[in-house]
Amino acid sequence: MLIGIPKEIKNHEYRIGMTPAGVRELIENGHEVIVQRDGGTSIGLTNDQYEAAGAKLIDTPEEIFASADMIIKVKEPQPNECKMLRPGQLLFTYLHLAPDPDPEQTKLLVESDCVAVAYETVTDANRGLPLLAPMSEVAGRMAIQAGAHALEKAQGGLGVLLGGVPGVAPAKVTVIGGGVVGINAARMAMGLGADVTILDRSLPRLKELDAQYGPQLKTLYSSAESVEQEVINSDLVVGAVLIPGAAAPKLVTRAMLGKMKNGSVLVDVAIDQGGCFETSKATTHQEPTYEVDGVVHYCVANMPGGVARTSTFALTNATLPFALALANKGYKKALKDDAHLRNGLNVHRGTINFEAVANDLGYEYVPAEQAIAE
Ligand SMILES: NC(=O)C1=CN([C@@H]2O[C@H](COP(=O)(O)OP(=O)(O)OC[C@H]3O[C@@H](n4cnc5c(N)ncnc54)[C@H](O)[C@@H]3O)[C@@H](O)[C@H]2O)C=CC1
Ligand SMILES: CC(=O)C(=O)O
Ligand SMILES: [Mg+2]
Repeated sequence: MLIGIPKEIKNHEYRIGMTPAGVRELIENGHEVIVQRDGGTSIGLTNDQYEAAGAKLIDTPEEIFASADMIIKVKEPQPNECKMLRPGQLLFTYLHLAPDPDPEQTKLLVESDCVAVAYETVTDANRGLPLLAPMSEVAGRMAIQAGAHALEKAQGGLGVLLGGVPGVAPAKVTVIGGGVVGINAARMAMGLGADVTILDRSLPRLKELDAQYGPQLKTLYSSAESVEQEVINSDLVVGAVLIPGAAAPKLVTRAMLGKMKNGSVLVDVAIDQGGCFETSKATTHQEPTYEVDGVVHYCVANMPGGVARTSTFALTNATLPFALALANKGYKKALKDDAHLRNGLNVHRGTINFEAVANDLGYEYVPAEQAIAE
């Protein structure tokens, strides 16, 4: 199969769909890979590295879309990328057609007659989302790095070092939500020596975290009362809740901010689902923080983009086995053999195969099994 990897064109997107090591695996499995020249240069993945891995460098996205059997990307195709997709061409990338509907992209994908498998709806045996998890791991870990920076005096923070020093107590860090983001944040905070509490409303999850991390990690059942008590006594609060398919609940209210120390910090990772603090509004890497009632807010909606090199490696590690299955078997057999990969099928030859997208945007829903049956 001829596999094409174009340079990402979304504003400030520096990741690329595959590392040189991933490209080499595809080639060792008998495929040809074409990569857009300078697609990874800005994150230190050089043209020479791609060529050494066996890829052929191509100057324009037009040439890649015109010839590849499968396109591997990172972000949802932008309108002029959608227009380059060809009938039957396989697209493997984040699409995000639900839960926040994207009628324009959906229409263009349907019109293109392509076959689009979305990273974010591929599932695993533990009811997880294995191609979303690496970005949650990145964001969770980064939340502590960002929070620690924001706590510095020059950034508007209280001037607190997370780990303290001998003779000075560590900072108090509260993480609301104990899923992938939450535990990665908690691990980083514990690693820096902070005093860490994690809240979740799933008792099985709290039991799991308690068993894994022991007394160094305090666990608390999440309620309005426990959230308020923890938040008002914290130096750093990380919002990491998710209710699948719904907007994040506003767990930290504006009234609570007045009871927090001036210069304490809120990092709302859940901002991409609307945020779990009442006072959150999305920010960018260029201007990541703002202040409300003396409390510093960090609400960057695309945190993994800030560490695009690490994120590219993490994404390739997760997508490569699925990309290999699609390329080695052809998409129909790969999707028939693996129900979890099949859950990734969103658009097939003009039909919508993800129920929430069909319902949200008024398309007929054609289940994936039916779409790939013949
Ligand atoms: N800003 C960014 O760049 C990024 C944001 N995210 C977002 O981070 C959020 C968390 O993602 P994951 O950790 O992967 O989800 P997850 O599903 O692994 O974990 C969410 C956790 O929240 C818990 N939860 C739900 N309601 C709660 C409540 N009222 N109180 C306490 N806990 C509650 C759930 O029980 C679950 O354990 C999502 O909104 C996700 O979209 C993820 C990656 C990057
Ligand atoms: C999850 C996603 O859309 C991203 O990492 O960009
Ligand atoms: Mg205050």
